[in-house]
Amino acid sequence: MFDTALKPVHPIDLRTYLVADMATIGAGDVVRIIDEAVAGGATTVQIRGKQLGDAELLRIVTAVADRLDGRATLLVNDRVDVYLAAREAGAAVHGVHIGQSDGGAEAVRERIGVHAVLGLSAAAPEHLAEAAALPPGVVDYLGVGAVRATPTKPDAPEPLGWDGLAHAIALAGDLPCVAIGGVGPGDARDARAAGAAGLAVVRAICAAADPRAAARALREEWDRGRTPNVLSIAGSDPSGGAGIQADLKSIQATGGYGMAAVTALTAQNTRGVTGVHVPPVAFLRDQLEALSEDVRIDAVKIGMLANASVIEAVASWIAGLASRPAVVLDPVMIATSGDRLLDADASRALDALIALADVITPNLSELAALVSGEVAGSWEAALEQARTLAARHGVLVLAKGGHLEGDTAPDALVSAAGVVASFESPRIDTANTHGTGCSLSSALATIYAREAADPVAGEPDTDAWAWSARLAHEWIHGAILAADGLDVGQGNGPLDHSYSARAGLVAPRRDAELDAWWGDIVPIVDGIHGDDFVKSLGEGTLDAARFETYIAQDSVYLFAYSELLARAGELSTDPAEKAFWRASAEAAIATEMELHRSRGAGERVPASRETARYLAHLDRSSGEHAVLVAALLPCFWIYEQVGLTLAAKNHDGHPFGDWLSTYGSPEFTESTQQAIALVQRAARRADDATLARMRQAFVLSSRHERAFFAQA
Ligand SMILES: Nc1ncnc2c1ncn2[C@@H]1O[C@H](COP(=O)(O)OP(=O)(O)OP(=O)(O)O)[C@@H](O)[C@H]1O
Ligand SMILES: Cc1ncc(CO)c(N)n1
Ligand SMILES: [Mg+2]
Repeated sequence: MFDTALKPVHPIDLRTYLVADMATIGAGDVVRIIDEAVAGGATTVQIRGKQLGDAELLRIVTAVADRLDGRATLLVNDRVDVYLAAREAGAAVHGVHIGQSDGGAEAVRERIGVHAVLGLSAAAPEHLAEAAALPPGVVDYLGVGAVRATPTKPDAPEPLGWDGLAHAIALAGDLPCVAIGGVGPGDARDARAAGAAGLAVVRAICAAADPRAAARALREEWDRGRTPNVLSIAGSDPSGGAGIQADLKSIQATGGYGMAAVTALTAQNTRGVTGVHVPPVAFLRDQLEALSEDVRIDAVKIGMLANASVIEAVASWIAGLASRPAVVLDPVMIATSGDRLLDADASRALDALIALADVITPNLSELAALVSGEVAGSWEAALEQARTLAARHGVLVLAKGGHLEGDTAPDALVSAAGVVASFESPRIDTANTHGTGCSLSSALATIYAREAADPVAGEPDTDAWAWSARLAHEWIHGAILAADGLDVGQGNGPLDHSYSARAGLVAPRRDAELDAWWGDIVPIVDGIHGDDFVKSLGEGTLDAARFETYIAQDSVYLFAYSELLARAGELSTDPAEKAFWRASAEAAIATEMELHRSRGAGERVPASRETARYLAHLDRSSGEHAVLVAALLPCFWIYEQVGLTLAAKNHDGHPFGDWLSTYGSPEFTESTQQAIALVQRAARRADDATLARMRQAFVLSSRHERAFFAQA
């Protein structure tokens, strides 16, 4: 029965649309390629298998559906029967995409019912006009093209070009259109300008060496249009290094659209502040109202506030907003030069504003002032003050060690419970740090707004802030490093906000960490795929004795591995996470017992050299939660990837059929996704040294995985 829960939300997400063409992909690779593409950001996948028989296509569609499990909209090209059969079998497949010659949209809609997705290809003006004239609800979207000539459709009519596409999309009325035909990441802007809702590609992903990276490139280019709107409420620094000027530059550099409402004007240069003018506070209210009446505001960074009435105006404006943006408050009190930027009597008013903030970013002297204490002489003392402040106001505090002595410049995100994440960079020997605090807080607000637009399911907000703070810290470090290259003034000069753009760097992304780890092990994983044992296992030609040896060692491994999974559960402090590792430990030992029984319950064999070494490495990693989970991950992730390839080769009567099916199962994929998410979370909270240890443990485990397969 078709489960209406599978019905995707309309309108469907066409941003990054993969046409998985079975003439381009081999049947053995299809699940992996589609999975990678979706992991990279593909939003909709259409499986096209014109040359395949129904049974074969059905098998592929079902395997892909099981794998994706609703993470992207999944459609079948042309073959309504195959779609209906897959749906009948309970697969998470959402609809069909048909061409002009496939029996008419209305007839297909009759067959698939109202909940299914129906897409239609159209290029000629008369087809577009026909589609636009259909009753609502018959067709959900149109595939329009070819924009350019392509080898996948050599018989296609004259390509449309961008003007032709715009014209065609205009004819389609309010039906969303995805542009197809020779398009790639570089076309996002043109396609959007022509009115398209996304880009559809075949070879750009299917034939790519790295389908995940290819999908990500497409999606990122498309999403560039979803830039967060970030507002700075701060003072003006005419020298451009601090205040709203620094904020706007930082917001732009880290991927936001910058706006600024001015609280105060300073007369200032790199040597200091010579005057402050605070315009009537009513005019600040006018500025803020003008914005909130018109513009969606994703994040707010608050800087210089000058006096208590400005603070109150900002606080009441934020409190009255219909939807609360992310708020980062940089409690500016005294400039680097020593000049006061906030009246001494305004501190109390600040409390009300702090309560509305998500994160506050005091430097050492501001931190001391906010807890009415002495300026911390050590980083430990600063962290303790930050914890006190966080507890008092229920906010996160980004403590900054820029003004400490020492070889490093530490920052830490602190909650009432203590340090959430810490980031440390070598201290840069430069006097050009004017506006670092302004720039860091704006970058933090922007990166958070950008990341929060694409949240990781179930991720606590604190983790998203921790991760954003890490990226902001890395970005500011680069801007300080580049500062001496500028020549602005004779005092403490500004940072170079544009260094990242000039270097052609994309503002950093959240998933970069685990992607980089996977990048480390790609050659290792390739080696496993090419391993003789793995290949002959898939082909079913493996010698039974070799399989036996392998299974015996797998038993030995699982026995100890189960204990280590349980240990990860013990070390974890989160109940859901504990439950996951414990359940995995039980599953591992249950599998071990099953294997043992299947081998006739004889004597358990001793560990081989390879198995013993792998286990020793895991054992050595088991002292620290973050490192242990990183070390355990390859056994999920690599096994799952190898398992999927093997499962694709499974068939009735395969000599190792039962075994192959376990590792290609949706349950194992689900566990792997959870393990990845948990490690990702640990990585986001880790300090730099721990992060390095995690990555090392992960890579080393992957090498052991390879040796483990190779021993058989
Ligand atoms: N010399 C340095 N080398 C490396 N990083 C630094 C240096 N000075 C400051 N930072 C970094 O710059 C950021 C701002 O920290 P800082 O403590 O200077 O804030 P601040 O005093 O509020 O800045 P501002 O003077 O702009 O108000 C932090 O991430 C800090 O680690
Ligand atoms: C306008 C302004 N805001 C903040 C600071 C803090 O650096 C500054 N120097 N000037
Ligand atoms: Mg500051």
